Amino acid sequence: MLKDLWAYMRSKPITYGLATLFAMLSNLIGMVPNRVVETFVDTVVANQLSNQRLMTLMLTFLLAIVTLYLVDLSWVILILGNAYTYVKDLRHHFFKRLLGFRAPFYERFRSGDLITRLSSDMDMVGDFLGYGFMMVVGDCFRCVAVFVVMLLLYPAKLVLISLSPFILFSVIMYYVSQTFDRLYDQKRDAVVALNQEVLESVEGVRVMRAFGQSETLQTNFANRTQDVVAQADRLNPYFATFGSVPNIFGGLSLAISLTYGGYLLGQGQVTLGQLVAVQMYLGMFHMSIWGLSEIIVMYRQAMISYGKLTTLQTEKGEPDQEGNLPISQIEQIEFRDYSFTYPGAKLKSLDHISFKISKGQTLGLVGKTGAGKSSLIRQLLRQYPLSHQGEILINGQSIENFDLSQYESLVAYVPQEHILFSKSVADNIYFSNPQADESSLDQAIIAADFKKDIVNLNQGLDTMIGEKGVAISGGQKQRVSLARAFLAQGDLLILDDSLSAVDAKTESQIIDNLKAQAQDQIKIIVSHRLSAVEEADLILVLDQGKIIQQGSHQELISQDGWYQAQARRQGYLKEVSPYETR
Ligand SMILES: Nc1ncnc2c1ncn2[C@@H]1O[C@H](COP(=O)(O)OP(=O)(O)OP(=O)(O)O)[C@@H](O)[C@H]1O
Repeated sequence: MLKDLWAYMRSKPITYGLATLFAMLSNLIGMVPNRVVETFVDTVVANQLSNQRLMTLMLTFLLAIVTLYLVDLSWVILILGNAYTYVKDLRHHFFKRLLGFRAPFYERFRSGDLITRLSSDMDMVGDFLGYGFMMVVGDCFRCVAVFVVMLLLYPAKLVLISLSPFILFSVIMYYVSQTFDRLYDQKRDAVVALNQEVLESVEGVRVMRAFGQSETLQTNFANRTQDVVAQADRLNPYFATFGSVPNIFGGLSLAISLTYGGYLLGQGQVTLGQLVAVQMYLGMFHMSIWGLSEIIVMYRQAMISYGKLTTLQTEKGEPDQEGNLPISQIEQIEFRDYSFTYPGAKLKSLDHISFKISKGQTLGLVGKTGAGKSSLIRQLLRQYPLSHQGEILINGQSIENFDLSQYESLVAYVPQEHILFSKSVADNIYFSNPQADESSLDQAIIAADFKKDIVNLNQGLDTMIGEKGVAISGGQKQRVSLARAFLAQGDLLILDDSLSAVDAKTESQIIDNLKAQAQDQIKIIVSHRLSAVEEADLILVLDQGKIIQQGSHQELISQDGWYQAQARRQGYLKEVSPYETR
């Protein structure tokens, strides 16, 4: 962390150079009042205090503290302002990385963990850069400056003996901070678990209520908060140690200096003014040590937080080989003997899949639940690393050769679970194509058969839909997601079981609209209802990752097999197939 922060500070030489200069200046000016008091005391003891002398001393004192205030204000504003900018840049950087990560990453990192990393962990690093820099530069310089000035102005033996308790203090702090790291890490984990609990509870609150599990929810939450308290309780003595131990050693140092200084005063080796001034310098030294012990705490916390951010930095997010071949349209998709196994899984989810589909055609994907339909889609969406067992070709070239973001911009996708944002209905639809005009928006809404619903929304298209679209029905959410995909006008439209929440009439209306509107598109429709794929040019029936049947609706319906059995269940056929009885 220190190396990275140092590199950052070096990239802003003027800011940090000026701040360091001002910090040094501040510490030097901060010693002027001590010198004034020393002179004052010695002048009083020598009975030489005239009004003019008193006025000069007081004016010097006042000037010193006003200048000190102005200098401190300048460098503190400079440093803190810069720390906020640093955290802002860090957030942008990691947010961009998060957007680049694929599904396996999100399966490993929980949302609560990521929120903690992007919020409190980053703040902690920013605090260290801001307050930490202030303390390190200010307190370190003050320690050294006070030590040197004391050695120059006062008897070395008095200075060294007075400061000796701080050596023991450093040793104790070193050992205490070792345990602190471990406990702080545990407390952070407890906070992550609490964040996760809150997220899941808010998302699942309706399900929990429906199952009468509100109390369980409360108990879980209470347990998580109790964990945080327990971890904090274990950590508090260490915080207290960092805060109070410097006071003990500071007090010890003062006591030693008074005792030994009193002895030297009796011997005539120091003046009373010098003895008073030494106490004031020791006070400054003590303040610096106290500040430095605070900075140790902050440093330890920032180190742990930075470690968490570094993990995100070293995580491999992008698909294995990001190609750079430009792509402006998708004309053909081909799976050539392609197999895929999820990372860590034993069984193949796609097993020797081969098919080809071209511009203007529709592919239907059907099959039992867990057959591999969504897995096939996820491969096309590049959500998982390619297996390299077989090939996926786009326009005759391996999919991994293409520039990913260009390829993605040609794909319009409606996932199984509709994700809507806390924005208006219109904004949710415009999301896929913010430049689209109103007439395109209208067409997309008509195609998704959502027009008739708008009148029922209290503010029409401007109706805000809460997190995950709580204010509208499941079928409406699905059609908002569809309209969003239609507005994207991509070359490839993928509907992953996206018509499940609409009735049969609406479904057939949407399918007709689709056919009429985007004739050049390649469409892939995953569905449990055969009516959604009935008019597809090619239908694949999947089972355990394999294609067990393929053809058009008419071909499949006349073949003995899963499709025919489904057709009968869904009212297409009357007679019983032998497949159904197996
Ligand atoms: N992220 C994952 N990690 C490991 N295995 C997975 C993952 N996602 C799916 N699978 C497995 O891959 C197989 C195919 O799942 P997939 O989601 O593709 O089925 P599906 O045909 O879309 O099912 P459904 O119709 O229920 O949506 C299943 O055995 C499933 O358990």
